[in-house]
Amino acid sequence: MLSLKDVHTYYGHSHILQGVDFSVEEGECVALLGRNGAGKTTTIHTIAGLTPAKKGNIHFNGKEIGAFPPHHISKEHLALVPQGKRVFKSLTIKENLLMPSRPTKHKKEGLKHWTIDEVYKLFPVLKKYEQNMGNELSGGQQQMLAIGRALVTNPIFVLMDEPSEGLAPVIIDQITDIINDLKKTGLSILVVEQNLKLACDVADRVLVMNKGTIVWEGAPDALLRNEEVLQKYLGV
Ligand SMILES: Nc1ncnc2c1ncn2[C@@H]1O[C@H](COP(=O)(O)OP(=O)(O)OP(=O)(O)O)[C@@H](O)[C@H]1O
Repeated sequence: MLSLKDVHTYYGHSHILQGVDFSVEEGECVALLGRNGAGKTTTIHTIAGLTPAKKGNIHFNGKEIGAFPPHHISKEHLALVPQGKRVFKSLTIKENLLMPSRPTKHKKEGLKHWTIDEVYKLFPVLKKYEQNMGNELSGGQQQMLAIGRALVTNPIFVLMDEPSEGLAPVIIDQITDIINDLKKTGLSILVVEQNLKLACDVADRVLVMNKGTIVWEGAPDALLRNEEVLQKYLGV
C-alpha cells in the first residue's frame, strides 16, 4: 500500500534521510522506532508532502505521490496525526472535528465510515466535552481529538507521529488500546514512536531508524529479544 525506495530528504544542506527503504502492506500496522534526531518525523513529513524528498520514490495505493503537495496527498486518503497533537485551541472539540470532516470517497471495501458520532463512540470523553475549547483539554484528550480529526477525513492510511509524547503511562495504555482497535477496522497505520512498549504492543512489524536509514526490521518480539539492536540504536 505504501512503499519508499531510496528516499533522500534535506533541510537546506543537511542530508537527513539518506536512502530510506520500507513498505507497509494493506491493513498492516508498522512502527518506526529510533533515537531523537534519527529522522522519524522527517520520514513522516516526507510521506505527507511537508518536507518533500529530493530523490527517491514514494508509492501509495497505486500512485507515485513523491511530488504531490500535502493537500493532494490528503486527498489520496492518507491522514496525518501530527506530533504535539496540533488541535485548534480556540475552537471547540466539535468545531475541531467538523472542520476536516468529509464523507468516505475511497473505494476500499470493509473500512469503517467515520462520522463525528462514530468518533464520539470511540472517545466518549470528546462527546462529553464537545463544547469545550481545545485549550481546555488534557494532553490525552488532545491526542484523542488529534486522532479523531484524522479519522473524520475517512482515510485508508494513518501516519501517527509519537502519539505517546508527553502522556502519563495510564493514558499511553489507553492510546495503545485505541490503536489496536483502529487496526481491527482495517486501517493501515505507520506509527513513529520513542516508546518501545507502545510500538511493540501495536505493531505487526517494527522498523528501526538510525542516522536517516532503516537499520533493522522485524517482528516486535524479535526486537525485544535483540539486545544488540536495542542497546545500539534505541539506548535500552
Ligand atoms: N526544520 C528543520 N531544519 C533543520 N534541521 C531539522 C529540522 N527539523 C529536524 N531537523 C534535524 O533533522 C534531524 C532529524 O530530525 P527528526 O525530527 O526527523 O528526528 P526524529 O527521529 O523524529 O527525532 P525526535 O524524536 O526528536 O523528533 C535532526 O538532526 C534534526 O535536528
